[in-house]
Amino acid sequence: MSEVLRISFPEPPVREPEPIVRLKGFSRHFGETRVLDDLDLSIAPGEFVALLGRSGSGKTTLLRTLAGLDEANGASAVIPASRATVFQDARLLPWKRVWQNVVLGVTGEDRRQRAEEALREVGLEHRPDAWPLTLSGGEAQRASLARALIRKPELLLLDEPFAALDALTRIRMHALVLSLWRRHQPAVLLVTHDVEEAMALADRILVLDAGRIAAEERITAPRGQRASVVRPLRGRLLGHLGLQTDGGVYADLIGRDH
Ligand SMILES: Nc1ncnc2c1ncn2[C@@H]1O[C@H](COP(=O)(O)OP(=O)(O)OP(=O)(O)O)[C@@H](O)[C@H]1O
Repeated sequence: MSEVLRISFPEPPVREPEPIVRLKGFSRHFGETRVLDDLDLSIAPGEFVALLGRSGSGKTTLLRTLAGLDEANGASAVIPASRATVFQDARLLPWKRVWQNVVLGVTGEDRRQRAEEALREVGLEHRPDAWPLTLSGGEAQRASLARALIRKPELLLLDEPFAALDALTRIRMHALVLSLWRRHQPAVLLVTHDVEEAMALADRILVLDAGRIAAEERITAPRGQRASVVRPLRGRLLGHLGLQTDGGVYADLIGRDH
């Protein structure tokens, strides 16, 4: 009987994409105060990550490092050069018109046209010539998003960009950020205090505590179908943040007796 020659080819290894952000053993102190302590963080290209943490836990310090505003004096840091930041306050120059703010630092004769395209993407195409002080809070944040997007960043850093907005505007901005993220696919790091916002937007939620990433939650459910995972996840996240809940109410803060 002739022998059957079986040749098996090994499965090609599934390659994880190289992270776009990688901090390893990263520390930052101010005088005696150690704010970030031997922190490890990596973010994949196109990933949407939310960063939660109590007030003073170092979220802004970490984001400023990634934004290049603070020196990355860690053991090893990979941060893409192509990045842009949106802050809680829109930080538009009041003496420049909206479109001029959007193309600040951008060169080329087609600046105005590019600004108009970016403003169209954020739903502000009707106000390119407005002065920033005449914009509502939501409009100012749209302009700030347009200014970030025009740079086509590989990494978009969002430092509580919706915190100062009313609840309805915030929901509209969530939808806008998600549609821009889907279209342009930057990696996003969103710093927020808002557990609901993190759960609605992110693929992965990190909790910063005592200078390190103390907890990590991955959400695989599609954004439109998260209702069933939200309740237990919310409880876990509040637990990571040091808050006990009782049926969704903050038992630790309001007491259990009344
Ligand atoms: N330039 C600085 N000099 C001294 N201490 C600083 C400096 N910047 C930040 N800190 C301290 O580092 C700690 C972390 O601050 P950071 O602003 O990163 O916290 P956070 O998590 O963003 O807080 P919040 O949620 O309240 O904005 C705080 O105790 C803060 O006082």
